[in-house]
Amino acid sequence: MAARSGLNTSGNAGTDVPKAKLTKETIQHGLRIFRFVRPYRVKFFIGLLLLLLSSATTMCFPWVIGKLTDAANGKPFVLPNGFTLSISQIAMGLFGVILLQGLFSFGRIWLFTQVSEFTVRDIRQALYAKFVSLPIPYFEKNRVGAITSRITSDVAQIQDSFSLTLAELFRQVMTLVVGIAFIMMVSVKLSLFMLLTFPPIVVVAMVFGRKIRVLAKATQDELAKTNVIVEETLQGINSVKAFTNEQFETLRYGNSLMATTRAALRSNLYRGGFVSFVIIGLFGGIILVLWRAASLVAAGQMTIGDLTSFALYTIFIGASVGGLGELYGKVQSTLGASERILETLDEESEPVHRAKPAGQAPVQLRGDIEYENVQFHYPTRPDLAVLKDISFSIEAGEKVALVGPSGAGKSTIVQLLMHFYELSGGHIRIDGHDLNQLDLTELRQHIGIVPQETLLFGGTIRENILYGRPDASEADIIDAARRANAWQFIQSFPEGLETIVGERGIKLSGGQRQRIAIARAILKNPAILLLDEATSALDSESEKLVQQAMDELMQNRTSIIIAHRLSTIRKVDKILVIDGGRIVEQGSHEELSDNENGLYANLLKLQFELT
Ligand SMILES: Nc1ncnc2c1ncn2[C@@H]1O[C@H](COP(=O)(O)OP(=O)(O)OP(=O)(O)O)[C@@H](O)[C@H]1O
Repeated sequence: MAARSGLNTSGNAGTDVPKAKLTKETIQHGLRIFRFVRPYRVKFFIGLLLLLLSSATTMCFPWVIGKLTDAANGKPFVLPNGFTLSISQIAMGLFGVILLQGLFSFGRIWLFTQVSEFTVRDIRQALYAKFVSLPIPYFEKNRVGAITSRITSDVAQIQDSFSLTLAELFRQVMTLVVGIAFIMMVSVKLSLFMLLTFPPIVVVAMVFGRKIRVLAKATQDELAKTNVIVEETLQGINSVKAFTNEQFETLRYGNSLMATTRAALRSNLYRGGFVSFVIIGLFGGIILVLWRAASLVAAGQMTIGDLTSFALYTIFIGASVGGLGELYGKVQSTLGASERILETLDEESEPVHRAKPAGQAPVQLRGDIEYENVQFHYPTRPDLAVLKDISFSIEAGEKVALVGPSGAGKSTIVQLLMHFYELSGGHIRIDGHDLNQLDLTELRQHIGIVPQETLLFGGTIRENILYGRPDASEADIIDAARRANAWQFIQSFPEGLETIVGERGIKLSGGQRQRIAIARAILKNPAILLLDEATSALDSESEKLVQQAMDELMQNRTSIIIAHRLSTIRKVDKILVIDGGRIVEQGSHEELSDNENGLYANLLKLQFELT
């Protein structure tokens, strides 16, 4: 009857979703999610109508059965027009009611499922589009797990509501209202008696229900902890084995599992108690009412048929009261979920693809770069000034290297050029345009990056190279791969460009991954290039191939290189030495190495000693 929801340890999606308190505000707020239903409103309202009809037929059922019982007891059913129905005719009527109920239910389920599937697709699509358009700081302030749960469990919660909860809620409320109206019609005295016995039982049941929800939440929390252990250790399985901590981790997992089991058993103890309470309380109530009703029948104040209808309605009402308690929790979860989804959708996106005044051609960047008194702190760490005062300029086609100790701010300088963050002070200009005036999409289209660690997407090598320019031709791909010194190893795979890489495919070496990243950048053909050298050393053969590829890529482009291996930067036009968020030295390799007390000369010495 009540408490059907799983309080087990299956870790159902949605059970860990926090709930919203039911207030006028949260309801109003949460209902805004219905804007996603608007395109399917015709289906939705027909579904609602069918639900109404199927609920109505359900409610007719006890009434017709009462009439049938009376007919069996020699009290025939007379229609308002004086026509008397036989037992067979009443039974046929009953059958008709059931047939209709079946048809209505089918239609309702089919329509509601369509509405919920399409709505959920639209919500997921909107959320995803929103996620990818949010600025980088959003992803630093929110954990990825929390973000993805928007699109998984929160949406699943909404789907559940559209396909089931809403219909259930509607049906239960209708059962309650119509049921009470019907029993009032049958016998006011008996109804009042029933209504006096029921509410106290319901109140106790709700308190009980709340306690169970708290315990269920505790079980979910414990389960989540065990999952963390599994995830952490499997992700870091190399460390687990290297430290020979298999036993230790198994024990840790065992202890955590034990805690989960204990919590689950405790919540299920209450759940069992709840079920038996509902059985004893609710059915006890029904017996009480029946006892009273039987007395009325014996006294000739009520027919057997009315008694039958009354008993059935009472059971219906009891069930709907129990069901409503459970639905209350679901409605809360749904409102909570829809509020979080709407909040995410209300986040401000990056200003990409700003509409241009008609007739204005896209900006073609040459690649002059100017940083003027740039100051910056990350939004997540407002008290740490990462860049204090950075000023430099690069002419189109020049190559500049950033060097300096770890944490000096080199990557930050480069990230700011992509406008991933807003500056705290100063200006960055490209070809004289302030970064704030450039459309983000246009700006980033002109910048190519080769990161320290290349992330290859799960898919083929071809797809990974095409990421640089999705409409490139076969010849362009091969040309880019050749110039990136990647063609040789790609060809050595039996499947060539179709070789699957990434999590489920073959594992490429660091140098190979870098050359794919270079091929990508060559394909993109940007005016400005940002290269972040890998810190991990490659073997000398691979190093040579990567270096050649980088040289090829840098030709005729403004390039900023974050250099970790100083051997690679002799060829650059200018070196900026960064320390503590400032440029402490600048000049050519020769000039800087001559300054014996300088940071550059020291870094050089250090590296020389290391190698
Ligand atoms: N996303 C971020 N959020 C907050 N702080 C950050 C972030 N990225 C870097 N920092 C901090 O900013 C400072 C500069 O980091 P940055 O990565 O720019 O240094 P770097 O010179 O590139 O170092 P490395 O050579 O080790 O890569 C560091 O103190 C770092 O902790």
